[in-house]
Amino acid sequence: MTTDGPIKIESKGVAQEFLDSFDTFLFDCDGVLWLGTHLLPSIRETLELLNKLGKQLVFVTNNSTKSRASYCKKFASFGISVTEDQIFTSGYASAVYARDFLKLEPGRDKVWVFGESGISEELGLMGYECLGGTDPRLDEPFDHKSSPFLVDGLDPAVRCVVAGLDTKINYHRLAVSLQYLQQGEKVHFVGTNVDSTFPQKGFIFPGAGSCIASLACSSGRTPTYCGKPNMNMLNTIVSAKKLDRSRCCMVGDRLNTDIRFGVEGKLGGTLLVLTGIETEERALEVTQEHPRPRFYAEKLGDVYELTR
Ligand SMILES: C[C@H](OP(=O)(O)O)C(=O)O
Ligand SMILES: [Mg+2]
Repeated sequence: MTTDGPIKIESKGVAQEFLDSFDTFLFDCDGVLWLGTHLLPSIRETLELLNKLGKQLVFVTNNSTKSRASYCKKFASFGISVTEDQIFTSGYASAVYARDFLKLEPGRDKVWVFGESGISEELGLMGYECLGGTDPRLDEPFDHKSSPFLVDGLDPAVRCVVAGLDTKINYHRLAVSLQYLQQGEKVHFVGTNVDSTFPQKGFIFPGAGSCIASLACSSGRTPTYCGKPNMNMLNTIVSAKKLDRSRCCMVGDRLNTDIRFGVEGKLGGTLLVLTGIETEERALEVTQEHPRPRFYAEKLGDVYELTR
């Protein structure tokens, strides 16, 4: 098959060629497998087919709200059995960055979290004490004269702010996170992911990137983003799973994270599905803004439905 544009998977032949081209599939989650708690069509059947064909499955989500262990439970709630070592989240990637690149010392260095339990849990598993995050005192209306995070002064052991999607975002969380970011370069600024939006069934909501942008604007600082398309995240996955990049396919719903991740990571191929953020027009447009996918499909389940 010769074409220089993205190939749409809409026939048995192309679906079979797609399956035969790769040994490992890296799946984005939101917008590909599910929208919130809504499993997308034929996902269970597609993953079962790939398992039956002996393919290696890896799940790579920029959603930092849940830990890898919590994602195993989410998969199980859909009747899909996945082990923790198959899952990589932007919260986990941020914790790896804090440990291996920032070389923060557990027991000495603490982390202020702007985000949900998925970040604090992964950092906690590496031995880091986390402040902020889901602490219910942050749900209180903000008053700088009474905030427990300010009246006793900032914690001098905090060496990093990790910021991600926080669906309980409020002025209290933004104000205290900013105090830590105003401490200068001795407090690193890490963002889990750049996704500006977050797909739900029938809606598109603000994503982590939009939340983090507020802290970047008020602090005048630019975070290091650890999720897709950061190549450290892909390199961690490739070495952990001993992957042959040429036989890997990244499956995603967002061009500037998932498809860029696969193209810049020199994977064998990429598949964009149209069940999340992107449209067919965007998949086909030639622009400097984002790479084009090698394959695209209305939904991931088409790979199963066309070849059963
Ligand atoms: C949308 C993204 O999750 P992913 O699509 O990478 O699973 C996110 O939750 O910000
Ligand atoms: Mg997605």
